[in-house]
Amino acid sequence: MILEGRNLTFSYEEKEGTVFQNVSLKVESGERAAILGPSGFGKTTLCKILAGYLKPQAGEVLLDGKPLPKKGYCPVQMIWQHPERAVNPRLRMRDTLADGQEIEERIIRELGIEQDWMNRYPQELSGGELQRFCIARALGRDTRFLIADEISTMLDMITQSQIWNFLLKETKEREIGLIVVSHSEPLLQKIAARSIRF
Ligand SMILES: Nc1ncnc2c1ncn2[C@@H]1O[C@H](COP(=O)(O)OP(=O)(O)OP(=O)(O)O)[C@@H](O)[C@H]1O
Repeated sequence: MILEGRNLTFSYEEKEGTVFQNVSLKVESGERAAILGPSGFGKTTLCKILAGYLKPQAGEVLLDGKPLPKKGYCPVQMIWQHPERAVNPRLRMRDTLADGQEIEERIIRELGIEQDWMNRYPQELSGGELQRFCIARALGRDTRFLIADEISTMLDMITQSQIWNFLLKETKEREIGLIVVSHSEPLLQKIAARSIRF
């Protein structure tokens, strides 16, 4: 599969001027791509457009030549920088996980999610524990592309390493395309991705 952003132009209503104009990129499933660029240049905005959370003023996002599905599970899933903002605080983790497609037990185990965390609310977990849930949730059966926007910046080295080892293995085995935004050079070297500069 190919995920393509074609001639994307975007501006926020609340902000004067465009964030970017005429940006194009193409990523294949099974490929790893890193989006690089200075702070504030619109990397997160681009990720949100590619995952269907924001609509560009011009240009289009195509998955194998077709627009992203308007209903149902989106094959392009995003993992966010702040997991606590990406979950409903009123839902127990078990229900948060049940939100999208069914998640294989294997994924939950490999991510080191403990059974007793399932009954807790997000505010009863650490950032790293919560991020593991957000990663699991993004890995439904029909995921073809995963967009990881600064997902490990706030985590300790051991957690970072566990999460990335898992993600690299999982995306390779399932031929999921991985798009990574990070300012961390060591991480980008480990991922050894093609760079898309902003
Ligand atoms: N909801 C919003 N409303 C108005 N302006 C916004 C909004 N979200 C982001 N912006 C602005 O759009 C620009 C691009 O933001 P974005 O978060 O996409 O950049 P980034 O490259 O991901 O930055 P960083 O590396 O610091 O995370 C910034 O100037 C930001 O202030």
